[in-house]
Amino acid sequence: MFLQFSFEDALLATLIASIVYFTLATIHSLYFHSLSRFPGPKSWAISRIPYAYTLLKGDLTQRTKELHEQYGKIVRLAPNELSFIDGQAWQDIYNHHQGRPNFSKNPLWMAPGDNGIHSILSANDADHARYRRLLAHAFSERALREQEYLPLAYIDLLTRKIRGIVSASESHSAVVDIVKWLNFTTFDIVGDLALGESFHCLEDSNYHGWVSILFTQFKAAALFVSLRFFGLDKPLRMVLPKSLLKKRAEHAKYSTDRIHHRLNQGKEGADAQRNDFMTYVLRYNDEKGMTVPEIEQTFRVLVVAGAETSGTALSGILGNLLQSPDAMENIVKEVRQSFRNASEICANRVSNLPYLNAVIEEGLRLCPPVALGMPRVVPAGGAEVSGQWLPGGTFVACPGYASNRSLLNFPDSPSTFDPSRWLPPSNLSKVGSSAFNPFSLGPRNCLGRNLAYLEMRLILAHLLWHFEFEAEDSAWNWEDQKTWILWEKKPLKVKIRIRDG
Ligand code: HEM
Repeated sequence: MFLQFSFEDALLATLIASIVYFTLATIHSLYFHSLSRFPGPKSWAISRIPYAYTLLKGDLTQRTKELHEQYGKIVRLAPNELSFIDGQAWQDIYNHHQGRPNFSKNPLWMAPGDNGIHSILSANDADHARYRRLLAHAFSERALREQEYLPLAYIDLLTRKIRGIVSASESHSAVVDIVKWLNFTTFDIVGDLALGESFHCLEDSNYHGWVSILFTQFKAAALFVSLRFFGLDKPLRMVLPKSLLKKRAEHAKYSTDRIHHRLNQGKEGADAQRNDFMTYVLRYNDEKGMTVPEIEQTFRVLVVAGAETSGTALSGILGNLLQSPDAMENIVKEVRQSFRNASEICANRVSNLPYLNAVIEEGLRLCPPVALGMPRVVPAGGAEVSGQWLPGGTFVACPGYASNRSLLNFPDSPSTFDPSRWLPPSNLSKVGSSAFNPFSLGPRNCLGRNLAYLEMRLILAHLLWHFEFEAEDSAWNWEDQKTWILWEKKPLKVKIRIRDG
């Protein structure tokens, strides 16, 4: 005799099985999972959904900070993910470990390009070491000295353009969105260094098409990462409108074409005097170096990693200066007393201005361009992070924004813009400095750190030497912005006058 099941019976059985499964999974996640001892919201501990939804909304940076304020230095952000904000965790997760494997990049975040090739950001450790050895030549002290003329030329163009706008106004002052102009400058500089030609944003007083759709790409990347947690990214790709995929391919093609154009010009480039990134890569590349597709993928990333980040840092620094009259007065005084002419402002000399450098550190602290935790995976066999033993495969990260604004690291008004905390006699405490890593640390730290400092110092010094700035929008607030991988910056309206004398 066969038992007869109706459709309703099957549905009921499936429902009951699902409820039992989710109840058991929830109990396991909350009480028996290897991460169940760590604090965090229960809804986040039992499911990846709250994390993915917050990432999609662009709120993960702020939410992670709030969760650390509520739960302390370690927070469980998902069933298999922990977030840390103490200096020891930064060391444990990102630095080299003698005789032990490094924490690898999280593959859910680090997909290869559409051609299947990885850039320096996403390559595995062995490939990464090969890429990095070659690229290091393009970021050495010597290369930086030889390249300084390029940022200086664009900074000169920036000041001439702003001077032109101000001079054209009858009131001898003009209101501009300075975020745009800072971004124009950093994209033109890095475009020229990486692709052999600038984006001409400054010249055109407008974003180049390639740059203007970049943020759509970050949002798309956040969407893909959120779906990848549930294995749904591939189905989405299949149903994406063809027009979107075409736009994406065109975007990649523009940079690929530029890179090939530059490669064809050889070491010296178009003018035999050029010292851009490709000069060094072509000078030192050999069979242990990088292939052309690897160069394509990595040079595209260089533009994004180099330009968007520096533009963000400068926007955050200037925005905070505009709201801190004392700090603005101090930095303007230092810059103007140090240089009689703008032509004297060079990399060597700006690196020795203590207040300027303190302002930059403080800006990077409050507005770190890489604000989310850089996702890593605990190596097989497990490892200790911040004194806690974690099983292999656990997802971990240290979010810069939450670390830099935590009372645990900066007990003295962590959300206040106060450059003096970096200067004697206060100087930063050991706790604060070990948790402050805007360029990350270890083998995969920022390769462009010195170039970034050079650009930030030179751009700020030149702007403050030439112009007087006044906030137009007193409601400007960095915290109101969202992040989709990187910050989506709001306009920052400033009134600019040419300085007297
Ligand atoms: C204020 C500006 C900048 C900040 C805050 C910054 C921050 C960072 C951080 C945190 C990382 C590590 C990412 C990770 O582990 O996933 C990184 C990597 C990187 N950055 Fe920067 N960056 C800045 C500017 C630049 C510039 C100007 C360049 C070059 C044009 C650059 C090139 C790179 C490269 C190539 C990597 C990958 C390094 C590797 O994996 O070996 N960055 N950056």
